[in-house]
Amino acid sequence: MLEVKNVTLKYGDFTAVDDLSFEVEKGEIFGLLGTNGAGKTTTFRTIMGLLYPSSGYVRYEGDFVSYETVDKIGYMIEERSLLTKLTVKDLILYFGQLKNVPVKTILERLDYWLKRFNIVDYKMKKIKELSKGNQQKIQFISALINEPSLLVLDEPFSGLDVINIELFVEVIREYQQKGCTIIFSSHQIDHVESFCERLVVLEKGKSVISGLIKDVKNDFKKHNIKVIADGLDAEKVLGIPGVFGCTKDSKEWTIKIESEDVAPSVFDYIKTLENLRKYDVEQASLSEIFIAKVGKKYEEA
Ligand SMILES: Nc1ncnc2c1ncn2[C@@H]1O[C@H](COP(=O)(O)OP(=O)(O)OP(=O)(O)O)[C@@H](O)[C@H]1O
Repeated sequence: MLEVKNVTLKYGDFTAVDDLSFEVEKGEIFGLLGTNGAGKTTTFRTIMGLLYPSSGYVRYEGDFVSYETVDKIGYMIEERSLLTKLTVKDLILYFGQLKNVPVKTILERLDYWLKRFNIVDYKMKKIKELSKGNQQKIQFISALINEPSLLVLDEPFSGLDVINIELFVEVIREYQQKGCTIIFSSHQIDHVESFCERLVVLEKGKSVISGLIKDVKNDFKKHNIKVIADGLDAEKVLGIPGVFGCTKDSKEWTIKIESEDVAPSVFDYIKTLENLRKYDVEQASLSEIFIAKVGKKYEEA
């Protein structure tokens, strides 16, 4: 288990992470979300033992992070910090040996991952010659080279096309099934929603939403009604008490309501429309909850 307990991290007088606590169970994929500058990378660096909290602590499997625990961790950082003049092979050898993996094992694992990520031909290429997406694959391989039991992934999908996102997702799921503890950040809330059971949302270093995604969604009262029908009059819908939005996206209307209790009065109007093909009351998406709570367009951050 990874335990982050009352962690406060300061850069000089500036508090980047403020009294943050959460736990990630073995075999869990946990999401860390936040707008730009919210403190995600700082939290990850603290988990890795690269930064020391001014108060609080981080423990992994009961131990404070040390050189020994670092051997068990795979870390994929957001910035392109790869040593760009090295070849892929030399870079992975460097990272693998830092984590005390024998050379023969590193090379075997490297061949496996290059094949898996469809980049066998890049083994002797310099990092700087690779595209952004392929550099991301090398970052991922460097995180996996020690077969970690804790994976810390800062924006793992950034710069990847959908096919490669799927490839990464497959590998992350495999690691989860092997019992690996995984924490990751993403600006794409959809990834977090489909991947994680629990999350923390940071805003200016503080946790503003935390817990099971299912509970976060259940606690959020606002709902959406999806309607496909002819002749819907948005003005009329907006006149129904408890309705605060009514927009059309190609054929489908989205009616935003303050709570599920408003749905029957909306339906009283909708059932009078011609050619009604769809009427669904849905929970708000995690992205909508984020925007409502943090007050910013998260996915544009
Ligand atoms: N070395 C540093 N010295 C001073 N301030 C820093 C340093 N690193 C980060 N910060 C500040 O700490 C805050 C948190 O930064 P951090 O990189 O952790 O955010 P983030 O959530 O990862 O952001 P992003 O999504 O943009 O990557 C920001 O306000 C940032 O400017």
